[in-house]
Amino acid sequence: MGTMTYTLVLLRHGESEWNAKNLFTGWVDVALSEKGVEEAKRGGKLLREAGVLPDVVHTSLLRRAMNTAHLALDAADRLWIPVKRSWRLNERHYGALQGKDKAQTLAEFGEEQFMLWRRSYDVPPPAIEVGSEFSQDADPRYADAPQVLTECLKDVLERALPYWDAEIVPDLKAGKTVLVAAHGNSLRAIVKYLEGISDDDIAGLNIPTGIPLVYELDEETLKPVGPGKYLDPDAAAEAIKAVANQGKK
Ligand SMILES: O=C(O)[C@@H](CO)OP(=O)(O)O
Repeated sequence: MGTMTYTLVLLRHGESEWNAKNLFTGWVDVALSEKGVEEAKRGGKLLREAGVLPDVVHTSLLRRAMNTAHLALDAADRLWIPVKRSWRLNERHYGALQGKDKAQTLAEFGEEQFMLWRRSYDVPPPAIEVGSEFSQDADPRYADAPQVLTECLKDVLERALPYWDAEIVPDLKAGKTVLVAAHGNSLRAIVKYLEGISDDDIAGLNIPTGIPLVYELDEETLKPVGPGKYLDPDAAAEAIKAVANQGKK
């Protein structure tokens, strides 16, 4: 009884050009850096070596996640699996902070406000101005989505959950190994939901780029039977510290 589990793999995209420059990114569609490309390939190699072979991949509409999925699956020799994409897996929209330097923002607004914007559950940054350089209001890829001008993590969870229920759960229940290739904050929302992390404690959770995080989910509850496991735990621990301290250098 209860011994059957489903396998879910969460993968944050490799380092992006704007991660490298320390800029708030959100829905701005920046490319992977060279290092990010290597991280994505290595993520796929880790999957192959661990024998964790995805049957289907769900990604966002942002090239850093789509390309990470592609590179990782190529390295794992699983490039042929079906791909499903949705804006609901996008990074958290960072509102008026999109395109801003993290260190400058910290210096200008102070650490408390900076950390509220980055990691609180329910405080969104100010809305981005429609028509401004880093706004997506006219982007055709979001024609079928409601207009989004800023989001807190709670907003991300609320728009990701319908996708989880409608698209990811059926794949899990069909016995497929599911890869979700997404973003720091959209994956934080999913991990909060799966692990039942409190609104306060989620502030302390950071996800490293390019290292697969593997969960075994109970077949009845679809909740994890144990903690998620990074396929390279040492590299993950180092990278988590770096994400937590971003802007503070
Ligand atoms: O800029 C962003 O979109 C995110 C992820 O890179 O940053 P943070 O970790 O500060 O939420």
